[in-house]
Amino acid sequence: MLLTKPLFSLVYKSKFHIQKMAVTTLTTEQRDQILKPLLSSGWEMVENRDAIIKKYSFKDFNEAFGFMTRVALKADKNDHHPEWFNVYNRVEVTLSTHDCQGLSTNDIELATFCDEAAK
Ligand SMILES: C[C@H](O)[C@H](O)[C@H]1CNC2=NC(N)=NC(=O)C2=N1
Repeated sequence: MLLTKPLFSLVYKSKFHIQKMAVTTLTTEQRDQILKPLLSSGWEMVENRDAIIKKYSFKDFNEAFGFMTRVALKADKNDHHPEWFNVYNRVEVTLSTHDCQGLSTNDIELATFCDEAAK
């Protein structure tokens, strides 16, 4: 349920008005339930920041860029964008939600997608 929640919940106010609900940082309970599994599968907390990072290594640049392309399309669709760094076959992905200056369910969803896209 949590993982399929969109970046912002769109609430119809009227035919012509869509309200964007503010995104919030993960609760203690969510950190225990949905962040912990990622931290046991290669994602790490960034030092001095409520953000996560994972360092992927691929066979070559083609594989790395294929991964980045899949993640880019998902990020565009979700309006949730990674901070990332690529050299040849390596891609480092940092996720955090700028709108709430910390980790939100949007980061959990994109991190889960990244792991699928890297397979
Ligand atoms: C205006 C636009 O919807 C926002 O700036 C979006 C775009 N992409 C984003 N990406 C990330 N990682 N965090 C955000 O808060 C964010 N906000």
